[in-house]
Amino acid sequence: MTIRVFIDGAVGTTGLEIRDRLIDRSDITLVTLPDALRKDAAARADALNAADAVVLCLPDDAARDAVAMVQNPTVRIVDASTAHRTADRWTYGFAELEPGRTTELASAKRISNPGCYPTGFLALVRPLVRAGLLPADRTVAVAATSGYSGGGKDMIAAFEDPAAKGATNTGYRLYALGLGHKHVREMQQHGGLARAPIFLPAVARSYRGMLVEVPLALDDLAPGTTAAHVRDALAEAYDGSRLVSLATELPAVLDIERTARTDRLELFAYDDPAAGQIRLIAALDNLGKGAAGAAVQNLNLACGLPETEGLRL
Ligand SMILES: NC(=O)C1=CN([C@@H]2O[C@H](COP(=O)(O)OP(=O)(O)OC[C@H]3O[C@@H](n4cnc5c(N)ncnc54)[C@H](OP(=O)(O)O)[C@@H]3O)[C@@H](O)[C@H]2O)C=CC1
Ligand SMILES: CC(=O)N[C@@H](CCC(=O)OP(=O)(O)O)C(=O)O
Repeated sequence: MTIRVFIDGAVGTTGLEIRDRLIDRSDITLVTLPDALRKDAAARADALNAADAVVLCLPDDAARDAVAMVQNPTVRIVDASTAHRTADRWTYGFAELEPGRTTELASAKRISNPGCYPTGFLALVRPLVRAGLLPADRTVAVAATSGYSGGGKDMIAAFEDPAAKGATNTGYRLYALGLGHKHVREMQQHGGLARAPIFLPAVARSYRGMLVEVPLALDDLAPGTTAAHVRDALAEAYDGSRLVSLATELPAVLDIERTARTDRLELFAYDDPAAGQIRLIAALDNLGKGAAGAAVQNLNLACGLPETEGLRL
């Protein structure tokens, strides 16, 4: 027997990526709606309730509407949008983030897929907070650059089509300059931080890929903390993971495309012992572990399928 999976929003940027990872699988029957019906409320309600599992690849409001349409109590929902990432009664779908999370996901009916930037940030910061190396009351800065597919089809058009709304020739752009960004609350809550991180996002003229950086001064960490303690905490947190790893060799440069087209999340801990400074970096694909890869991983876990089936290792 196969698992029936409906992708709501299957022709969007994230939806297409998830479809690519599921289409050839023999353990899954993929359900999508024809173009004429993909926004039809009745057709969506039928598909949402007939599925074993649904993946929502929609803007936030449409994702909330879809959740409200689900009446069948057996349906598992993986929501790729921001709508439920800090909501009660939803399991945050970052399997590697906390001990026991994989087990929780296996019985979860409502799973919120993490944001792309929070995936990099939390992978670096959460193990340090949990180990008591980074005091929870610190204000942490996080600078990050995304490939332009991170903004969905409208941003892709703006970077690729001179006639599109907001068309741009830029190679690199800072945004969210007023500091508020929809990911800040998610980063604070799941990081276990008392204060909101200072988030400095940017977008580059590269289709996919992401680098997320967290600079730390040893002076700001728990007394006696060294770079070796930080590395040990990160290595231990992801020991045995097939998707998340701490690099044992530190390249001289890191390109934004480093893990593009994979679902891997690579972590790096550079340091300058003389200055007492650490530069933590996460490299991921915004459409991989930052979206579709994590969604498929969550789907696998929730449906009792092998965790990394269909993923790009
Ligand atoms: N792009 C990325 O890197 C990441 C995206 N996400 C999240 O995934 C979600 C989807 O993003 P993304 O794929 O980039 O966005 P896109 O804009 O590329 O795709 C969204 C899709 O949803 C469709 N849609 C909109 N409203 C409805 C509706 N009421 N009913 C059915 N379909 C609808 C759109 O159709 P139409 O174009 O016809 O309106 C479009 O096909 C967002 O919530 C985003 O935050 C998460 C992590 C990373
Ligand atoms: C480059 C770019 O614009 N990125 C988006 C974030 C990606 C996204 O919408 O995804 P999630 O919130 O679901 O992770 C932004 O900053 O709003």
